[in-house]
Amino acid sequence: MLSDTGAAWSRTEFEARLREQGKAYHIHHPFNVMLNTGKATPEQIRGWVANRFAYQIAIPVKDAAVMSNCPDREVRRGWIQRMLDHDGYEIGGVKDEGGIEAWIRLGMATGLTREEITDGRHIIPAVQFAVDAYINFARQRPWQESVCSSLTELFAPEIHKQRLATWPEHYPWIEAEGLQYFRNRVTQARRDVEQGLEVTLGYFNTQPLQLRALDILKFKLDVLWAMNDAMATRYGVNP
Ligand SMILES: O=C(O)c1cc(C(=O)O)c2c(n1)C(=O)C(=O)c1cc(C(=O)O)[nH]c1-2
Repeated sequence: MLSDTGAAWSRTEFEARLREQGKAYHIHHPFNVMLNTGKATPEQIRGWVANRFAYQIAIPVKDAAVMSNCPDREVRRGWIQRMLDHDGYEIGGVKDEGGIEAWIRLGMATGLTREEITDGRHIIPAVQFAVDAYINFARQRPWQESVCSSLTELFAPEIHKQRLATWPEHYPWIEAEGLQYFRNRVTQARRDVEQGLEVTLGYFNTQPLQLRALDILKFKLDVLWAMNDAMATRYGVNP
């Protein structure tokens, strides 16, 4: 049971309050429901992938902003993994192409060319505005708030698993290797969440701060929701 007495919530209760916000996750947006129930046309899927590219390339820029505001070496040591996950790396002969490249491959598996993904020609202005709001938040706010804003990832493994479960059946025309991005993210997101929760549950330790954390998570949920609103307006939502 969640109580509301004005005192700080326990870590367990605070985490439950954060998780409760998942009801506003974009997994429930009509545009996403359409994508994951097999009702989207190839054009709508391509539109989504091409627009989400704006988010994909923003994530490591956002993470660099978090690091630039963070004086704690231990936190930075953990956080840098996120940039490697998305940008890829080649260290000591070990190479990983990274999530941005995996996303481009997803786009190519849906029939887009590399060029039309990376030059951003399909990106809707309102999607870019929403993405920029997230980057600007991370540039301007204390790093602990930015860490909290990443916690929409609490709900991300479910949406990736949903795609992996439904896309091959509904969209057999998408080459299967294209879905590798989603496979990678299921584990990466779980690890990110562990780190993000550790910081958030520790730092937001009075009720006013905990309420602030809920507001921050709401802001980030809104970023994702607004992106979907913009795509629904541009590409339509089929009944
Ligand atoms: O496909 C999705 O619905 C989705 C959502 C989110 C999210 O909840 O912010 C992320 C991702 N994917 C993702 O792949 C990812 O790497 C990621 C990083 C972050 C972040 O805020 O740092 N969110 C997300």
